[in-house]
Amino acid sequence: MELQLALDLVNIPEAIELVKEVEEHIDIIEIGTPVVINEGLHAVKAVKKAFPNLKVLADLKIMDAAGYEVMKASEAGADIVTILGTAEDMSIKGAVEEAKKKGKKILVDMIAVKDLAGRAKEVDAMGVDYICVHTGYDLQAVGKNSFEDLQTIKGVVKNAKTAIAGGIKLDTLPEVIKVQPDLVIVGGGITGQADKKAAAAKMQKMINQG
Ligand SMILES: O=C([C@H](O)CO)[C@H](O)[C@H](O)COP(=O)(O)O
Repeated sequence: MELQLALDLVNIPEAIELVKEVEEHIDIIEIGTPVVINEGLHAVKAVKKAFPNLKVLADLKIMDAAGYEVMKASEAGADIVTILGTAEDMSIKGAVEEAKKKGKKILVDMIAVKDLAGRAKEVDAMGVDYICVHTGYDLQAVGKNSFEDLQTIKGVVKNAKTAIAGGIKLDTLPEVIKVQPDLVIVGGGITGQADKKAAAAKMQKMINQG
């Protein structure tokens, strides 16, 4: 199981300072969608340059023009690029094809997918690398989470790695770990804590103990 730190509400210098605090406790740095919107792919480039030994995920949440967007994120240094599960099959296949050419990985974000089991089976067959259940900020605000959704995809996904994102905190991490995803994505559960290093270290320890 790996731990991904999601950076959403920071600029490039703040992102770099934040990762310096926790780098030994995380596996993947996510350049979140709001950061990409504010800073562009320069954020991916700057963070990869600052932390060449950590994997960087560009959370582009691609919906169209997938091959082109995966190409640009890859050129900026992303190791993993996200596409939405609600995108057309042609787009997801295009993303996978481009990622393979560049030696990169594709994570499918299943946010807002209605037939989760059915769509997870379909995208799994398209050769994607990760399938991620995700409760975004807007549904977290009304008390939703993705714990049951994780069990659903664990039951049907045969090839891809499974991942979970959305409001995971130290107190809810044990529930996530029980279901054994391959990747746990945490934003505010680390970045919103006074002692970010301690929070990341505790999460890493819990994940390693499995
Ligand atoms: O993907 C995310 C969200 O849609 C904003 O871009 C977050 O990175 C993801 O939800 C993880 O962050 P937390 O919910 O704060 O753990």
